[in-house]
This record gives sequence, C-alpha cells and structure tokens, in this order.
Amino acid sequence: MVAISMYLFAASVALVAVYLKYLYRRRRRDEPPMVPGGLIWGNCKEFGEHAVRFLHKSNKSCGDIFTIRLLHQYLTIVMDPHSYDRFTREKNFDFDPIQKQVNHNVFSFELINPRKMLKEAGKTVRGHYMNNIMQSFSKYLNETFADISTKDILGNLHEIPKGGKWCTSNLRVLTARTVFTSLFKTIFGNPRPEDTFEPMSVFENFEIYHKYFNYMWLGLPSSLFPAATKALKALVKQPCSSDLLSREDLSHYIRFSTEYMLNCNQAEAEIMGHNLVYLHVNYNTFRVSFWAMYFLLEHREAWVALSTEVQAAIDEKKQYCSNDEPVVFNLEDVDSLPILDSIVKETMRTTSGVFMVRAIAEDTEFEMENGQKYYLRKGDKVAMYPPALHKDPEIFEEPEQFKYDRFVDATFYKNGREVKNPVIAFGSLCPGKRLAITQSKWFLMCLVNMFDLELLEGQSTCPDSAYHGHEILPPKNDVEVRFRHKDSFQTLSFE
Ligand code: HEM
Repeated sequence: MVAISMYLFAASVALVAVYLKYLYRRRRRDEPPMVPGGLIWGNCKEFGEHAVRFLHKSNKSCGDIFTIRLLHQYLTIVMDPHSYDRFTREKNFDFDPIQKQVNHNVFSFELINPRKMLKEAGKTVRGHYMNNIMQSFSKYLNETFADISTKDILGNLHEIPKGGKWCTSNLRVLTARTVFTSLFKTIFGNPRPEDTFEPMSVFENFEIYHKYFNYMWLGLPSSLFPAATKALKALVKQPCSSDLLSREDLSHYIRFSTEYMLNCNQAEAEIMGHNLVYLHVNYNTFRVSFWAMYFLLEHREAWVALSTEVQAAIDEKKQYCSNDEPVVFNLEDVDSLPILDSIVKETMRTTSGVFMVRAIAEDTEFEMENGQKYYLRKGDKVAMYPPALHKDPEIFEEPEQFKYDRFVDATFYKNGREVKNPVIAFGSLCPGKRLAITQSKWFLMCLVNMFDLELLEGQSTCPDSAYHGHEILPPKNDVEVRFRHKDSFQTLSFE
C-alpha cells in the first residue's frame, strides 16, 4: 500500500514537473495576450474544430495579436492585415526551420544549402524560363484535352463521341487527367511506357499521402499510418537520376536540382524525396484548377462571363491569323483579362488553407503597423493565418459566398484603410506564384474555349476545413460532371 502511494506521488510530481516545464507559461510584460485554453491540449480542440471561427473569436476578445497554445507549441497570431509587410520583413521570423521540418518529416530528406536551391527555384520560374514552361504546359494540355474524349481512364482508345454526345467523369479525376498530367509532364518530361512513376498513379498516391500530411509535418512517424507508408513506397519508385538526366524534355529546374544534389553527394533517395516536394508544391496548381472549374460550374453566370471574355480576346486575335492556325497568346494577353483574374483570385480566397508560420529565432520586439510594440519569445512560433483574413466580413462582403467578379476594379478596406494584399494564398515567399496563377488561368481559358461542361444533377462539394494548413484545401467529396467538345473552336497556343 505504501509502495503504491509512493508511486502515485512520484507520478503526480513528474506530471506537474512536465506540465510546468512544457505547458505552463506566465505572460511576461508587453507580451501579447494569451487565449485561455485547456490544461493539457491548450487551444487544440477549438483550433482543430474550426480555426477561422476560433481566431475571429479570439481577435474580438484579445485584439489584433495574441498567443495560442497547440499542445506544447506557443504560437503568436498576427491578425492585422496592415501589419503583413512588417511580419514578412522581420528578419527574426525564420521560415527555414519550417521548410526543413516539411522536407525531413514528410519527404525524408534534407537539402544541403537550401537557400541556394530555393533561389534557383525562383529563377527557373521567371522570365524566359517561365515562357518555356508555359509553352510545354500548353502543348501537354492540348494533348490531354484531346485524350479525355478519346481514351478512358485505363488508356483504352474509344471513338470521339459524335453528334454532341456527352462523356461523364468525376471532376477531380478529370482535373488530374488534364492539369495534373500536364504539370507532371512539364516537370519530368513524358514518362516512358515502362515507368510506374507516371501522372495518374502519382496522383492517386498523392491523394492518399496528402491526407496524413499535417500529422507527419507535426512530427508523427509515417509508420503510424500504413496507407501513407504504402503510398510513399509507390511514390519513390522513380527513374534514377541518370535516367532522368538523359531525358531531353526534363524541366530546367529538375535538371539543375538533380545535378546540384549529385554534386553535393546526396543519395538517390534524397533526390527522389526532393522531386516529390517539387511535385507537391505544383500540386497546389492542380487544386486551384479543380476549384476554379467547380465554381464555374456551380455559378453558371461565371462560366458565361468568362466564356464571353475569352471569346472576345480570341476574336480580336483571329483578325490577324488564318483560320487553321492556332491563336497565339502571351503572358501579357493572359494577364489582361479582368474576369479571369478575378475568378482565380476569388478561388484562392475561398479555398486557401495556408498557415504562414515562422520560427522566432531571437527574442524580438515586434512593432505592429499601428505603432504598438510586443515582445515575442525566441523558440515560439509566429504566424499569419490568411484564411481568417480571407473570411473577414469587414474586408469581404458576404465572405462565404463565391462572387466571380469580386476583384474586378475593386479595393478592400479594414479599419477604414485599404488592405494592400487582400489575398495572401501564396504567403510571402512562394517563388511559384506567377507561374501557378498563369497556368491556372491558361487552363481555364482553354477549357471554356473547347468544352461544354456541366455538373450532374444534385452534385455539390465544399473545401474540407479538416485540412487547414494545406496551401489549398481539398474538397470534402468529388462531384460528377459531364463534358463534350464544342462543335467548333479555335486551337490556342501560348508563346
Ligand atoms: C496554387 C499554387 C501554389 C500555392 C497556393 C503555393 C503556396 C505556397 C505557400 C503558402 C508557401 C509558403 C510561403 C510563406 O509561408 O511565406 C509556398 C512556398 C513555396 N512554394 Fe509555393 N505555392 C504554389 C505553387 C508553387 C509552384 C508552382 C512552385 C514552383 C516553383 C512553388 C514553389 C514553392 C517553394 C520552393 C516554396 C518554399 C519557399 C522558401 O522556402 O523560401 N509553389 N508556396
């Protein structure tokens, strides 16, 4: 009996010690207010249930900056959109440990000199490189658009349905067969017939793997999730580096990264892990395209407005080329379409799940835009949570509604002052922003130009908020659509 009491006493003391060391915290002078939470889990429950609602509520009770606790991690949230620039410029707010955490925990590799790699990633998606990427993407997209009407999902050939006959598909599968396949081929080149590393099988395994992304990012081992382990095994069955490097249609970036990692004596497994990360960041473009297409179908007036805008742009160009030539667009032309631009921005606003997290490298005095100063502790994390701003009713009228023309000639205000960056789905660091937006826009232009597309009766979906933290949220469920080639259309080409 005495022994049991001693054990219980020792266990209680240990628990209290763990609690005091890792969980308990007294707010120091000039630190942001702390949001009250549970003894052990902190604010995990409310945050996990509905992060946007929880942060709006905390914003009302605590103000524009406050600290929450997710288990043992203290996280200061900056809710003021006007302080965005200060947040992104603060040199003690460090993204490198976050990026390392993703690479290490989720894709099992480390980069030697990551800043050099990222700088190069930035270069390879700008200027003439971006034009080259867009040319390949546009070529592959035209091929996949032809394929979806003539081949089934297993690749078996069928006749093109004539007389305006409709084909049916799940929308996600349709987006994978067109956008994801084109992205994949633009990055890795055309797969060889013997390759298991090919777009549709990678897509299927990514779909599974991404379900566990947040858990693995937080550090839970992938072995806890057998489905994720199986998917990863399939995803790393890639051609070896020498095989990839021998391909003429390999993207400039993968050629650079593979050669760079080989020169740093990094193992094949690490090169493959890195290839997956690159595909993973590009996967967001696929997700945006899915959502934009879904919203166009759900809001027929948006489809009509976009088709009219695109048709007018094609007609304008057609005056200068013959009927059998493709109509050529460039970056400037694509950027000049206001409804298209608004649809892509509104899609990002409504489906972004991104968390802009930074590690606090040193004790820091952070000055908000209104001049108020706060002390933030080294070792904590600090974040902006764009979805909470994107759903702020003071900035966006009826924020839950998709309004296709919301961003046409519009400015947005908070506390009576203009918000300079109303949509921050790319955070501040993403080098692929312009490319991803252009690819999504190009896909939509080609889609409304070539196809009739409809949601089947009773089909609907919405972003799955259980995946908050993903750059673009996946849908709760897939939907069924029917589509057919238009009787006549002009082939488009990007130069
Ligand atoms: C719709 C598509 C995309 C979305 C929504 C997206 C979003 C993001 C976000 C939110 C971040 C974190 C930035 C931060 O916290 O400040 C990020 C980082 C990054 N993205 Fe993207 N991204 C997309 C497409 C791409 C593409 C196409 C590339 C290819 C070049 C890319 C490459 C990267 C890289 C390399 C980083 C890490 C940057 C660093 O560590 O400095 N992304 N992206």
